[in-house]
Amino acid sequence: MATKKDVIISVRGLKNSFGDQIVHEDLDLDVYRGEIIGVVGGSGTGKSVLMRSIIGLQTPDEGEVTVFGEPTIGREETEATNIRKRWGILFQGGALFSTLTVAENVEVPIKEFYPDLDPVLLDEIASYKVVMTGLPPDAGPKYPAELSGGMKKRAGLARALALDPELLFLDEPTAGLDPIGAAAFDELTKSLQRTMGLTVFLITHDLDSLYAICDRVAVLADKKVIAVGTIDELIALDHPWIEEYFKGPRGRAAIATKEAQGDVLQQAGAE
Ligand SMILES: Nc1ncnc2c1ncn2[C@@H]1O[C@H](COP(=O)(O)OP(=O)(O)OP(=O)(O)O)[C@@H](O)[C@H]1O
Repeated sequence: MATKKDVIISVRGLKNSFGDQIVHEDLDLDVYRGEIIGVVGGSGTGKSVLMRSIIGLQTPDEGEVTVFGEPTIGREETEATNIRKRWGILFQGGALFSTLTVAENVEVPIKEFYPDLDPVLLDEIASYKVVMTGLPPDAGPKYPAELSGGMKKRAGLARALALDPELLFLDEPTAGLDPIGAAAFDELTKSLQRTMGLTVFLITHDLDSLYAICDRVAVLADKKVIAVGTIDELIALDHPWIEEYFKGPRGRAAIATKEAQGDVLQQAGAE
């Protein structure tokens, strides 16, 4: 018997516009606890605006958004703080503070929510988060400018995980990484989801990520989420954009990569 899924993010009737430009209209989306949901759509379809609406950084014209069952729009600061504590965000490009070290960046959200925390404990938590994201321990005292692109993403992820969130927002985390770096970041995301029981809202253009780690994919087009499901379910829908996206040359390459990875795993299991 199918169990009822626990909805962690619910968006209903969302409308966002900038001047005459309507970005979203009547957009609905549910995200379930524990899943990695990929959010895809052409450039400018409003993926980042959707994320900003969910986390309360963008006040929509219309609609309702709840996270953990609590509305996020128009909340008092103290109420919003209690919700914000429970999620972590990796913005596009990492958005690290360039004048702070990696460890100090990780400490920013901890200090914001727990200003009286013992500095020794603060340092310990930051060091732990740095190592947890696969960075070497000596990355903590480094400044963002001293890091590679992949390391910056990991540092941004360490900061997003600073408060042990239940929900993680990732806005194009593998953009700008080479395929090996991107695959390693995907693996890290998946393993964190498993070990921490995270729910992950992943905006991406990276088809390899969708195939490798997403449980479901939501497709933004025509100002709405036009479909949401597993990749196989989406392909079966026979929608021209979805068809082109998943069955075009990049989609076929992503399938080939996934099959090759499956072969390697099978061989490893047989040995
Ligand atoms: N603060 C803003 N003021 C005016 N227009 C905005 C603002 N933020 C976003 N937009 C517009 O809203 C639309 C959707 O932007 P958004 O960044 O969400 O797209 P996206 O799907 O994330 O795109 P991409 O894949 O290129 O990152 C774009 O046309 C953008 O120019």
